[in-house]
Amino acid sequence: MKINGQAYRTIWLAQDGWRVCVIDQTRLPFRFETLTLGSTGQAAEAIRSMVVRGAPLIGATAAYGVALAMREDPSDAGLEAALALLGATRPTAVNLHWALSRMRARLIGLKARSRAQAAYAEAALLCDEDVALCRAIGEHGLTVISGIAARKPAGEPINILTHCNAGWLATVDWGTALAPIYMAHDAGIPVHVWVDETRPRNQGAALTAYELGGHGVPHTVISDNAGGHLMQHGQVDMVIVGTDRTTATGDVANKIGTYLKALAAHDNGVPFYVALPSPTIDWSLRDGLREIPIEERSSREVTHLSGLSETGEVEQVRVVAPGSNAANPAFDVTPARLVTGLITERGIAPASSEGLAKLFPDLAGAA
Ligand SMILES: CSC[C@H]1O[C@H](OP(=O)(O)O)[C@H](O)[C@@H]1O
Repeated sequence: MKINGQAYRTIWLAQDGWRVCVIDQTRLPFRFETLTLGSTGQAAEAIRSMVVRGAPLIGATAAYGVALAMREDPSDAGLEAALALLGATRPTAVNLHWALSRMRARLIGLKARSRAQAAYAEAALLCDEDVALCRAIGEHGLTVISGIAARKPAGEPINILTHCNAGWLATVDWGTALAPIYMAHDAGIPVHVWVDETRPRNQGAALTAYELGGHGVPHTVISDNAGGHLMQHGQVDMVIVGTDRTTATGDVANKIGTYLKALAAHDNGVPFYVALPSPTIDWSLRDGLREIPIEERSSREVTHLSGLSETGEVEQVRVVAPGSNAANPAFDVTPARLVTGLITERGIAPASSEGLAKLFPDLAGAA
């Protein structure tokens, strides 16, 4: 996507051809800064600290983390150590483990001297594929928005609610949940986005709002608790969110608070869609609530907020009573029964094992 007229992906090779550049998303929206990763450890820390985040981008960064490792130590031991280090960074997004498994399969049978070049090529291919998958999600999701537009008076905006950030900043480009919105906007369909601020890290207020503003998409940031009220008053035509791991039966793990939005949507007859590329499907799982690992992050993300001071400095302030404990489960699981449809690169599937197996017989059958 473009930032101030310049096209960016979220991850790219440095001029030296081996270090890896990423946008430091912890600094957005007030500072646009990039980081250059020169080691597996730096790649792992970028994932852990959420310099890079979003399931597909986590996978892409891990893939390049393996490539950096193969420059350092292309032995079997070096490969396994890199996979273990990167695999331990964050537990919920299955794209991380999918990417690491793909890199291992590509490299394990090669001679050590061939591994670095092959790893960089595979990481680059994985990134290019992600762009194509997300573009296709946008095209399929556009049919949903167009269908809603056809049922509304001409010119009236389609009001879409989204949670957290599942835009191009969460992927290599295009995004998942936001890809259909970008395509609808670019096609001249009037869309307006209700942007959940998404406590505690405020990825909606900081990243989704930044993205939509940069693309000229009309949007309004709302508190996480406002969505149900807007749905009750007919101000939401559809909800679309991303996911970090979706089971073979259509249960959806996504940023904390997604489940509550799905409940409100179900109660108000608002269609609730989840946009995802197939690497985000965990074909080995059938019960998301019991089987998907939910990341517990630092309580400091709840007790403190980061923002721009009156003097233009980015500062952190405490927003919780001193001495109070805080809990910070980073994701929740929305059961398939609350999901209207799964928007994938191959089309829109009902949130069910039959629906997913029909779209992905090759993947469902291989599990
Ligand atoms: C396209 S994946 C987006 C997904 O990832 C976010 O989690 P995090 O920012 O913690 O990596 C959030 O759940 C988004 O929906």
